Amino acid sequence: MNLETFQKSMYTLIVETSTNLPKDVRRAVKRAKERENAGTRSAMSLDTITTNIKMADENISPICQDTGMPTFKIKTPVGANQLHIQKAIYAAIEQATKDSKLRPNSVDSLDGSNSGNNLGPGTPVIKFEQWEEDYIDARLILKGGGCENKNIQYSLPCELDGIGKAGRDLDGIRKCIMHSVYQAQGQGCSAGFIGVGIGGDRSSGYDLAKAQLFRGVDDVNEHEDLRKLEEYVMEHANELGIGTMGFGGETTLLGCKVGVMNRLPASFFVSVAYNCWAYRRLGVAVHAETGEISEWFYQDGEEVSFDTAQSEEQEVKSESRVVTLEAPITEEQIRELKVGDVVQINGMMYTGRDAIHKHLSTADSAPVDLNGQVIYHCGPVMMKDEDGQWHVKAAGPTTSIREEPYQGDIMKRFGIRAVIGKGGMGPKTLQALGEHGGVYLNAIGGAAQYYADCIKGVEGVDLMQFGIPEAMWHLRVEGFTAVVTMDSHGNSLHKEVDKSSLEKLAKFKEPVFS
Ligand SMILES: O=C(O)C[C@H](O)C(=O)O
Ligand code: SF4
Repeated sequence: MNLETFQKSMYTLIVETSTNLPKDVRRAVKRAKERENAGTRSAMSLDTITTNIKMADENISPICQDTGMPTFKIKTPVGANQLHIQKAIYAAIEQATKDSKLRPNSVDSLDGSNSGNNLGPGTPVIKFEQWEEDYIDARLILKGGGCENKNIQYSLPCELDGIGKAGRDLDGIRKCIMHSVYQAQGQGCSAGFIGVGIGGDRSSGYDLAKAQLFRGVDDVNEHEDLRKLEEYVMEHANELGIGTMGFGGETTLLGCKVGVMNRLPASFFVSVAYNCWAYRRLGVAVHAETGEISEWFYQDGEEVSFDTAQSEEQEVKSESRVVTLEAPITEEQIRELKVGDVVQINGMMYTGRDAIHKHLSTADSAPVDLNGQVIYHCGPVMMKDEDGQWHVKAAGPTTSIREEPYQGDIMKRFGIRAVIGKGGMGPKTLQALGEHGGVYLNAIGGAAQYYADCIKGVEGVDLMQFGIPEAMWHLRVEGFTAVVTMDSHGNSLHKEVDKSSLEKLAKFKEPVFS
């Protein structure tokens, strides 16, 4: 095979997957948009999401800043050299990372160092299979870390919050799937897609679940029971009312695909792989001799364009109060904010995610004076130009709940007034917001191009030893928009949506498939 051409084909596959959402996914997002009432928080979020999808396409830049775990599924004709194929994929991954199409995302689990090129033990994942065809089938999924954290594996029988006992039968499986959607809330950037694996052992069960994510969104299960199960979940999961980003709303789930395999007599696993709306997976057929792409998968049907006229109309109809803030922010300004307000930030904000929070929790001082400042839970994709100036290529929020053990203390100790992230935070942070006078702002997860566009300059960076996603970037922004979802008066939209969706989950307790 012509390896140089094959490497180029893999590079194209990687760049397209990272920047161009497949048509089947676009159609699902479009359907969700049509269901949502104009002016609601969910409708406005979907608007941001579709604007972001378009921007990523036009800028040829990552849809979401989180490259996730690049996972390839490759089928090769008998006799193809898989070692050569692997080497070409590694080189293509390295090049795409250099070109800022992927964020350096491979981190040493013990010392926290970032390999910088997306290569390292276990990264990327490449799964080979042989087949009798004469061409190569190469598929790629970039599944982000936030939604990966919302995967869940059930061992039946079990007792589930809200929905009760799940036994070792189809109805027990149904309950697990409904529960999996509930437990993800908005943290995996809902509305999401789920792949479900029934049976296997703990690892093959998850593999089967993830394999379902390679099915087309519109495909129909050939297995009669599983088809009914998929249809049931698609019909009812949206009744949980979790909505886009967990803001409440009509659409919580965009796709559900279920696979089954045998199990051991003692084990009965139901494994669920949750994928965010930024469902980046594509595939190509590659000629085994020339290495050229001959066909793209998941791209059938007409172009799916998103109507921008509608977004302006929705903005007008929105009843949210819009407040503009510029740091340093006073306690008084923060105490005026209530859940539901829309905040537009101008001026400076500082990124801080896992490594920074751990660092600040024991540090005597912060690299910059954070009094009255805004912290953004974000690990951006960055590019340095020839003059040594940094540019933001993608910069959406990361899941905030991971900072729950640290956030409240850090806000109080350093005088931080606002944190921006996604998915909300827990009771400890809510209490600290009340005591100190702080606010939690929810940005739209995955909208990495939309937010990168609000960033007008990179004024500095600290703690680069933590790697690009984990460093503290000093960002100057204009019109950075987020919604107050936790305020200093004890209100949390996340707490409310969790409570109401748990109540709704209880409605699905009665047997359906018995
Ligand atoms: O790592 C990130 O930037 C985001 C992550 O995928 C998340 O959803 O929290
Ligand atoms: S930030 Fe959201 S959209 Fe991006 S990878 Fe994480 S879960 Fe997916």
